[in-house]
Amino acid sequence: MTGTSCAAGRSLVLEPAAATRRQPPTAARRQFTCSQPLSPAWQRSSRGSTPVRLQVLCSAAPLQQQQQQQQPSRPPPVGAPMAAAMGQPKEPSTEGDVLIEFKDVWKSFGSKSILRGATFKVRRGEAVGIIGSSGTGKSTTLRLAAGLLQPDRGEVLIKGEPRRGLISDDDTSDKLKVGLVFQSGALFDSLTVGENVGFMLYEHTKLPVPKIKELVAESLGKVGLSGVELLYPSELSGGMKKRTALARAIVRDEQHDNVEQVIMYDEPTAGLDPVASTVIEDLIRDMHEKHGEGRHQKQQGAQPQQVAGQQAAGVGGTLGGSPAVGYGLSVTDKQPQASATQPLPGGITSYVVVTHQHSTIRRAVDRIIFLHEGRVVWEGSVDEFDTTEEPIVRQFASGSLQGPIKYE
Ligand SMILES: Nc1ncnc2c1ncn2[C@@H]1O[C@H](COP(=O)(O)OP(=O)(O)OP(=O)(O)O)[C@@H](O)[C@H]1O
Repeated sequence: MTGTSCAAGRSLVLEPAAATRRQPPTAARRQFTCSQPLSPAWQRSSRGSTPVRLQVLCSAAPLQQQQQQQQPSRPPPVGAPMAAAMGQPKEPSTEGDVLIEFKDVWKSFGSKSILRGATFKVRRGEAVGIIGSSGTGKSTTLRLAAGLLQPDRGEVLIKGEPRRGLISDDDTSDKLKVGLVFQSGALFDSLTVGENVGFMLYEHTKLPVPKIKELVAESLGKVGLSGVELLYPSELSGGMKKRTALARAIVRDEQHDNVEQVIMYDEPTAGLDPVASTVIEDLIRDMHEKHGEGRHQKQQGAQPQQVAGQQAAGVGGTLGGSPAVGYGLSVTDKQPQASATQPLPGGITSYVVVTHQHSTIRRAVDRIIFLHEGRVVWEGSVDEFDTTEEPIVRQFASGSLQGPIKYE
């Protein structure tokens, strides 16, 4: 991922003094820094009187219905996109309401054309992987979906409604929250784990500090990191940082508990060893089961039956099932759901993972979207990914130097 802002989610305008006003004591004494450089667009001096504008939190980003901005004219097509020659990728057979839709989305940075007509849908209940060669616009796609960028042309539809602007402090829509977990985690180095995870709650709610701490502990418990609130990011392993970022993305904001959520993970397992990767992959899957598709409540008279992962939802618990050695986390095997249940509102009902890792594709993804030269050139299930004769997919899967994917 290149050129990222510090984090995604609600944007905040933090003046140095204001930034500390509603923080817990330790945060109040510390200057905000970020483990990831801010993009120039958001960067301002944290000294002096200029407000520091940060996109904070890799977290649930509320949709905004802002004034439609004038869009620049369509950029000229650069080169001959592969997709044109390949025809349109087939529509996924998955049923379900469309939560996020890209319709002929174009995005350039300066003279560099990155997305060139990207079109795809993410439906309720889906676990989608976006793959493709480096620099083809995968992270840009996530940032567009999360509202950190605007398309030059085309539409990003959220539950059928166009996203009209960048995320701002105006919280006008409670239809769908789109959370983004950056590759680096984008944790604030100068804040503790607890302060990082609870940052949004400290900044955007009037919840009392003890309540926020309770919610933070709950969230950390869900990712198998109970009791690390007082550590700093520099004291965490790479896998723990990623889990902390995940805890921050899923921390409960009780005011929006019923709002449906899609989480987008940008290379969540990059740089991790195979076992740590498995932990993250299963966690991503388990969060979905437990906080979205698996969220069911018993109807009257139903037989008591545990819903997948439900036992792990308590504060400070591990995720039940067999332990994942050395990582303090275990993941629940999927169980059949009670027949006499009805869905609970809210929760993580879909997720999207950008990844280069085969293990992540196999373990955390059901449907793959293949992006090449800024367009979707192939879509299919993980099984179809293994069997398709599509040359670009076969080259990607095998890592061969021969084929349509060229590196300069
Ligand atoms: N904010 C930005 N300003 C200028 N150029 C950018 C910006 N963000 C991305 N780019 C350009 O867009 C290209 C695509 O970036 P993006 O991160 O979306 O690719 P990617 O497919 O995720 O790549 P990778 O797999 O290597 O992470 C990059 O090569 C970069 O040059």
